[in-house]
Amino acid sequence: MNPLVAIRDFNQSIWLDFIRRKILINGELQRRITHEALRGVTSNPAIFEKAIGGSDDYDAAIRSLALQNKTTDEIYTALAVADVQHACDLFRPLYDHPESAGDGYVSLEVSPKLVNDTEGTIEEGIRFWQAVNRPNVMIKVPATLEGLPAIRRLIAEGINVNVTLIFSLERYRLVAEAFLAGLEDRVKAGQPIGRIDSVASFFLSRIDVLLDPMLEKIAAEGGEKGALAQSLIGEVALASAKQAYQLYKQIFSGPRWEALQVKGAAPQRLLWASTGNKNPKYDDLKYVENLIGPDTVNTVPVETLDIFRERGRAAHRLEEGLEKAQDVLRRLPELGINLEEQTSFLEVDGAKKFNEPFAKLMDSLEQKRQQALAETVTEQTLQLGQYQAAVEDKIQKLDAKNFTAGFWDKKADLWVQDEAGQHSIRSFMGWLRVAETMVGAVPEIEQFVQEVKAAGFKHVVVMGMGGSTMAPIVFKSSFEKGADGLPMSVLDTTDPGTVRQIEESVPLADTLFIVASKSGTTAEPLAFGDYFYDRLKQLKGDKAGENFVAITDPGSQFVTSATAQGYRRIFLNFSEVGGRFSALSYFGLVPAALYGLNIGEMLERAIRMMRANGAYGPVAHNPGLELGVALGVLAQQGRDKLTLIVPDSLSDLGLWLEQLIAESTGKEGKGILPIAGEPAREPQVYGPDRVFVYVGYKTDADVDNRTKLLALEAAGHPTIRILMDEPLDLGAEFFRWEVATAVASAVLEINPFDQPNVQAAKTATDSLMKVVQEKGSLPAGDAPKVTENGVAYYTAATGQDAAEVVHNFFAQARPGDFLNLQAYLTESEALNESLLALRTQVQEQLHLATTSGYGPRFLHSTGQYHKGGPDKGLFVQFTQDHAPGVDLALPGRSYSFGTFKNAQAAGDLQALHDYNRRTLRIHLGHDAEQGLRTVLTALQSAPLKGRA
Ligand SMILES: O=C(CO)[C@@H](O)[C@H](O)[C@H](O)[C@H](O)COP(=O)(O)O
Ligand SMILES: O=C[C@H](O)COP(=O)(O)O
Repeated sequence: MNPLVAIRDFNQSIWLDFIRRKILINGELQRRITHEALRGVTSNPAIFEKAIGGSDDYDAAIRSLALQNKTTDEIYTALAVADVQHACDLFRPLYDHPESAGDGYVSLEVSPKLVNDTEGTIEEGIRFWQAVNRPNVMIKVPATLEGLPAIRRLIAEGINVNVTLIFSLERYRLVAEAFLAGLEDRVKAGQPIGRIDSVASFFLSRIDVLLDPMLEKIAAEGGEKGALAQSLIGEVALASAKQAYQLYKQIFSGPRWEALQVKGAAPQRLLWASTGNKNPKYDDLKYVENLIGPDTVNTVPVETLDIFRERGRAAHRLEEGLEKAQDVLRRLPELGINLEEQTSFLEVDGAKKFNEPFAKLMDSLEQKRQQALAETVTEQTLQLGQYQAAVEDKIQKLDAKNFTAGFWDKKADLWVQDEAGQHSIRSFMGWLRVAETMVGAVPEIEQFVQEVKAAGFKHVVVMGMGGSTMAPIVFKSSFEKGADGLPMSVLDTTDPGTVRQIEESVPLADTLFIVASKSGTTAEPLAFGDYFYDRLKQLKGDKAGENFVAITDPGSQFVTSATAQGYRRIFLNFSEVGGRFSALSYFGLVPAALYGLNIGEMLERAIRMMRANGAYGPVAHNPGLELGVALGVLAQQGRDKLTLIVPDSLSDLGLWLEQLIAESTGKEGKGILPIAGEPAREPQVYGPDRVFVYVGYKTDADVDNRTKLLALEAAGHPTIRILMDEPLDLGAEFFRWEVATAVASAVLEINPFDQPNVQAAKTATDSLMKVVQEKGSLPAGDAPKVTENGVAYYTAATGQDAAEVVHNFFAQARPGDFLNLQAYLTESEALNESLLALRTQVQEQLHLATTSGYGPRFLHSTGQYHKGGPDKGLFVQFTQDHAPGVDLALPGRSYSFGTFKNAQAAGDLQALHDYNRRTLRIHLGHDAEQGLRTVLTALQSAPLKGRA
């Protein structure tokens, strides 16, 4: 049997004298609890110095805390408390187990600076107890004379105490007395004393380290004293421990103790500390094997624990050789050694041994703090040309009403004047501080990632719509997968071809499916979840839930269903963080961490940006505010097409920005239209409705794009440049753009956090799905205007053939309009190329801005702007047939993914008609790629002519 497990037969508990974030996250501590019968953890200032000062594990958290204006002391406390809480949670099942009385504890020591300060110790002890907020934490207090009253007081307060730095029997007696008196104080005050646990930490190896050289010196002098000294070398520590144990038995018996015991008190157990051997002449297990005895604890360093596991022998040895032990202590004075004096020295030295590393740790934290504050954020350069004056004028007006402070203060009248709108604004501004909140969740997420990998998962599929999956899409295409990360796919379409592709490309049984839905009611993610859950049920039966994770808001009905289906984990997000503002919450960070990204670092950069956008100072000094005002004013001046130019490596950033900006600003007939995916061109193909934003990297020359940008600037177009150092800076960009979007919305006087017109498409889709459920299929729609080469054209525009219909449709285009291609198709490279060719034709010939999106993804993104924004859109919707071998049935429902998608397309078309938008639906038949080529030919048959 593993000796660590065998030791339990002798009723001794082994605790670990070590803590570090890494072992909490990588599963090592959990493994030791589960397989090595580990029953507690002790920490001390030296241990934290090693953990925090001696590794870079905590650096991202330190910088984040520094950026939150925390002092060095606060940073230390935050880090230590977080680790202790995490460890407490790992021990909680043990602590709660009825047979584990006294165990499952994690100790946190008060500052070593308080070693001679009774009141300071009490105050900090209570503060730590409250901060950790776990019943299984023990507050460590030194057994100095000043510490004794603090011990009594903390016990009387009902706080578990680990009394540290005990070296002598006399002091041990006083420690036990303080404990008993504390319990008695509670009894007098009529308070319960059950489950208040305490240990008295007797330090051992240090006694021999101090006394052995003295004894060796005397031994070297020879004679009778020399012989006696020789016989005492290496014996004093063990003798002290054995005597202490006899004292313990006396103290915790007899009438005084029994009176407390009947009221539920548990004895203050002796804990052997400083049990790592320091003398190479001794066996490494000297302070472990010799001290095994009932109702004791031994806290051992990692190395000693591992040696004991390999070759330790568990036996009750604590009460062997008691006479010899007495003799050792009795005869020391004969050698002129006063043990009382020596242990007093050890106490002072012990305090020093904690103070020095603590001071070193504080110095290194201070340095890291200063460094963090000195670092700056990615700059933005605004070249606004003729619009500069209007933007400055607006900035002045906003400064006059103290906009910066009001923004952080959620003064909703800065946006809208109606009460309901103001209420919605106030309740959706949680994103402003979510990065700070998430810093505390990083260890939890990282531990989850380790768990997932340890369970053998090989792939992750994130499933959801809009804001719930946009950030993972950006991560996947903007970052290389992290070295330790898992490959990731994102499913955000009901297109059966795409669902099938994903299903066929992943190892199903070893794939973790994340169903991400803030509301928990969105039809698409629920369908994805049902579909893959059914697949996994076929493979794993009742264990299917192991492969599923939910990210949703507290209280959503999805929490109930995910719980019932046995989901592996449910991450509860924050109701005050809206979907498109959720990149830096669990929605973005859980997938990012699984993909192997450094989420701590990403948050730190976000927090740095948050500071740069702080609540003080003029708008012009605040990058997000300044950007937002510029975008809002430009839109009001007709420059309402925010055209994004990015290097290939950032191509999907456009999807995220599209959703954020279009869904936030596109309402009440106003809005900023983000244009993503249009390759940069020469100035003459653009109308005067553009503002160009370049987001790239300092080190990527990206010559073609940047040269074009210069030409656009020279031609009088407003331009904005943001040059990042590396992809992790996206953490900061998320925040910058969220602020800018909220501020632009204030300039436009709209509520950025609602999406009133998205519902129109949903409602129309729902009615169509009702028909499907009642009649088995979608209602037959209108007849096409023309059908040519298997492609059918539906529109109000007239024409005898495809070319004429298409040309007449585009003849409705006015300057300042935009084209939107809506592809309810299975995404492919070939389709992307044809869609781009179509956009390019329209842009070149009509100088229109062009956008394109796959359906139903864009319904949760630009769909809001299409219906709620200005009536400037020409909408071309592409649909296709779903061959029986491609379409997929939805388990437990009477319809397939294909029918659902068709209903979404038809529903949105209906909504666009209801808003009197100009539409052309083109049904491409079975072969979408071929069908789209036919459309291109029709388009190219003659030059397009719009209205003047
Ligand atoms: O918590 C405790 C005792 O309660 C321990 O962490 C205790 O501080 C350590 O065992 C000692 O500081 C280690 O001492 P040493 O091995 O460096 O002599
Ligand atoms: O942008 C959000 C999408 O509409 C999805 O919403 P959800 O996260 O509530 O499912």
